[in-house]
Amino acid sequence: MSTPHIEADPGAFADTVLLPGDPLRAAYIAERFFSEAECVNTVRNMLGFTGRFRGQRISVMGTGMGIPSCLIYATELVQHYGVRRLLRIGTCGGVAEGLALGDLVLALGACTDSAVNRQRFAGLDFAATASWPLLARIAAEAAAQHCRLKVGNVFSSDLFYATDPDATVRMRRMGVLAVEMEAAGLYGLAAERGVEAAALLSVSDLLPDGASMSAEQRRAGLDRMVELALSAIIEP
Ligand SMILES: O=P(O)(O)O[C@H]1O[C@H](CO)[C@@H](O)[C@H]1O
Ligand SMILES: O=c1cc[nH]c(=O)[nH]1
Repeated sequence: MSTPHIEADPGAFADTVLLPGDPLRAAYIAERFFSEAECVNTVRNMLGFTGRFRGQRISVMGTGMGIPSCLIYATELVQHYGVRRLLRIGTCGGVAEGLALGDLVLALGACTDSAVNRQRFAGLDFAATASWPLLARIAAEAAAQHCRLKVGNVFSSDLFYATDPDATVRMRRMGVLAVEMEAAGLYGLAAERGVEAAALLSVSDLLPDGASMSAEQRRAGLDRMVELALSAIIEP
């Protein structure tokens, strides 16, 4: 079986797929955290892997950057491979006061300047929210691990290089914690298809122009987020 963007056998993906933007982060996660890891997709170098974590089957696959790319992969995973749980593990720009590099943000909701959810919802405003069971598991696991986690709104932007100089101030005023580029689209898709989705993010830079992680740190320096995601999704 194959889709336009995934060449993998039926059943090649686990029920739950971790979705980093960077396919090299997917490879790093499979190598570092999975046993019996097998590469299941290489089309366009959007690497996907299935393996086991603490004995339970789990997959990880890159999505590329931005809602359109992410939704191509997420839609095909749900529609053709029967995936039921989509957990984005990404990086974000910290907006809220007090956030530091490496802090973890769990996207309860996602505002956006993208039109994708309006297209799904007859032009109306859709409240793009994470799935409660998945969100609750991650929050509970963070508490059990004494891991600092901020839960709240993020902004999924179409523009990495924002053009509005007031954007950060406005977002801060509205309680937005951080900016990234996929969660709102993922949440809209999950709602429409009746599957679970959440986005767990590591702060990789501080907006508007504070400190930032290197590309290498963004590939491999996010272990705390990955460990939290993995331990939250496996069954006890
Ligand atoms: O680190 P990832 O998961 O790619 O996430 C963030 O990084 C990319 C921008 O550099 C966008 O995809 C954004 O959402
Ligand atoms: O989308 C993103 C991701 C990380 N940092 C940002 O500023 N934006």
